[in-house]
Amino acid sequence: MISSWFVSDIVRDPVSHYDEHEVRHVVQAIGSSSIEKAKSFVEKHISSSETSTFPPTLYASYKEVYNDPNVDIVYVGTPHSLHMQNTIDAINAGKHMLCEKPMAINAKEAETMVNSARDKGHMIGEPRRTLIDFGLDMPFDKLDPNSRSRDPQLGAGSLLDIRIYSLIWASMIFHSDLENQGSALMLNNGADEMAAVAICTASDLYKLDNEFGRIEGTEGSIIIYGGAASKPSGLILRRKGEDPKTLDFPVDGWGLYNEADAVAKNIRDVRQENDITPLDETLRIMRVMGEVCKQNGLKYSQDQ
Ligand SMILES: NC(=O)C1=CN([C@@H]2O[C@H](COP(=O)(O)OP(=O)(O)OC[C@H]3O[C@@H](n4cnc5c(N)ncnc54)[C@H](OP(=O)(O)O)[C@@H]3O)[C@@H](O)[C@H]2O)C=CC1
Ligand SMILES: O=C1OC[C@@H](O)[C@H](O)[C@H]1O
Repeated sequence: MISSWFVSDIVRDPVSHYDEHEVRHVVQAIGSSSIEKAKSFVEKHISSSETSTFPPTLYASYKEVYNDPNVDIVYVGTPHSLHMQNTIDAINAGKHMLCEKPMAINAKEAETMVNSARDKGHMIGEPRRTLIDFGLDMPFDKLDPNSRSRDPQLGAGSLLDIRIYSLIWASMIFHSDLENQGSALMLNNGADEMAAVAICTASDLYKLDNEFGRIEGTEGSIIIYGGAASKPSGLILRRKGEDPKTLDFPVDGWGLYNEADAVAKNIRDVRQENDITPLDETLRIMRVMGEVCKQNGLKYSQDQ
């Protein structure tokens, strides 16, 4: 799913969003489980005017993408349990990396990835455009048990899938107070359908229309609305004693070009990691999520 949003976003003219003149992205190659799937992916998600100028090379394996000398950077949009392997394989083949959230299943895997990226001098990023109570309307009983959103073997559960967003927001606001919070997970067949960490909650069970997030403070509250935690498009700001204010930030496409633009500039400027979301911050969030799992007896096979 997300890879289709990503490619359709990055082939948009960068000038159309934020008047971005500094970068231009080309989808040089697609790696998939089959050529047929790769072909249909390109047909559906990249315009023919783009493919006639820059036809992507299609591969029936990910490895061939890593070994393609025309590829500068690899984007990983696979289920959580594959992020570490895919990333390390690409780094070993000499590629820059942009890996989907969560970077890995646990902090140990994420550390291995970061060490590998730092050793090889390559940059590794984790796309997170949004950064305390987040909800989705994806009750487990309605999901395909084999999907990556439901199967613990693929890293399913609200902690890794959306808790990460609320932790990032919480981290931005309460930086030093994030560790050592009390937490609770509501487990359903080996994965957490709801996750609460003292200062923030996230749930796969409830979401009110297009409002997915709420931050409460002493002086008021902020409601965050939009398609999902990954695509916020506005805020309702309520200050004590004042009328609510709505601030709209419409997003062109899916907004995924932001991370693509950021990594392109990092590569151009020979920066190994992003200033706004440094790797140590990603590792910190992974460790906090690991602590929540430990407090609640949630173990992925990768934790054994
Ligand atoms: N930032 C954001 O806005 C969002 C981020 N995400 C993140 O993106 C990542 C991918 O999510 P999503 O796109 O929903 O994933 P999907 O379930 O749609 O899987 C993506 C692709 O992974 C490949 N794949 C490789 N191995 C497996 C396997 N064992 N089971 C299923 N698929 C496999 C398949 O491609 P193929 O057969 O072609 O190789 C599949 O089409 C996750 O990390 C998720 O958290 C998801 C949604 C939004
Ligand atoms: O924003 C999102 O919404 C749906 C989730 O499954 C996804 O992984 C997440 O990033």
